Amino acid sequence: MSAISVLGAGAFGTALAISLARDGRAVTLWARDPADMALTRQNARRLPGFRFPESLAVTGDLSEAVKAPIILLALPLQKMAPFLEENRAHFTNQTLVACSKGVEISSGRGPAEIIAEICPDATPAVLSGPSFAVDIAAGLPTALTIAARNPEPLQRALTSANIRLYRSTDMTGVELGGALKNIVAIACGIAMGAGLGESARAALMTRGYAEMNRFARARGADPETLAGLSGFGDLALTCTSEKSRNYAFGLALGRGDRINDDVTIEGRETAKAVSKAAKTAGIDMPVAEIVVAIAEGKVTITQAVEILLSRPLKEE
Ligand SMILES: NC(=O)C1=CN([C@@H]2O[C@H](COP(=O)(O)OP(=O)(O)OC[C@H]3O[C@@H](n4cnc5c(N)ncnc54)[C@H](O)[C@@H]3O)[C@@H](O)[C@H]2O)C=CC1
Ligand SMILES: O=C(CO)COP(=O)(O)O
Repeated sequence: MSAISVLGAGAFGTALAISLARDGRAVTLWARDPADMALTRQNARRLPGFRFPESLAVTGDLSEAVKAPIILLALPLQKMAPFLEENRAHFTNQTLVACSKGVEISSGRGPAEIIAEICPDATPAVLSGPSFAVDIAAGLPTALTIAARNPEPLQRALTSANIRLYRSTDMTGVELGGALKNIVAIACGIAMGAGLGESARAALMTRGYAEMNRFARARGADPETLAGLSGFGDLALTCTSEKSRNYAFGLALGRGDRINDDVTIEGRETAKAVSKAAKTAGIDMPVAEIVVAIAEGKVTITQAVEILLSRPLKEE
């Protein structure tokens, strides 16, 4: 039995499994369709070019994978609740570590709340921060935050040779930092794609960060958490790198290019979820609202700039 299992063999789940197993730990990676990976010992579809270490086992048998006491959930956020509901019987007293970055459209829930509601006997935790899957798989140094009610044992269990973990007890702040930065990354991509310039991007990052804080604080997060890796750190990474799928999606929107629908772009759904929840709670979220309006084709980029610049003047 492995001490750690990763459920979801996308780019991120695979990269985490590789990094943890490289230290010699027994890790199980569960995938819906494991045959090719088990044979070739790499994930040719989502993370090509990185060979699996020997101590990484691949399985399609969920009942085997859930025997591990620590389980990393690396599915797209909108898929997490249906997956847990369908397999509820498998999740008893394990620690379930959410690695997904998003807010659920149908309910406004983040991953820790989804886990707590669907699997009440499991212990929820959240892993988030600036890290591209390819960087982790390549063995490059990264620093992330692990949040849980009692994060110290997890911090020790999940630190690897190239993943340095900081701990926090603020699960809401850590999960919202990772979810909300994706919306701002899309906005920055749009600005750069449309040729609005780097000054506009800096303005969007800063005002986007202010609205991330407003939303997270209203949900009980500590603003200091947002200033950490899962917040400021991830914002800095994904608003400036074309390796970010959210930023690249924004770039394509800004340039008027075709959108690739086979790619996971968490910020698109999260922007909808957050705009809806913010309206209900009376929280001002102009960047999230404009991202939704542009992505749905309801306003042009010229109109979006006019809307943002003509807002009432206010104190910073
Ligand atoms: N790729 C990255 O660099 C990073 C990704 N993340 C987060 O990790 C999460 C997953 O992203 P990626 O791995 O990059 O996505 P991905 O698009 O590479 O893979 C998603 C995987 O989920 C699987 N999947 C989808 N629905 C499923 C279901 N119902 N049951 C079982 N498996 C299912 C797909 O088969 C696919 O393998 C996202 O929330 C993302 O924000 C976080 C940090 C870095
Ligand atoms: O969250 C990430 C890096 O920390 C990955 O960003 P994308 O989902 O935009 O590729």
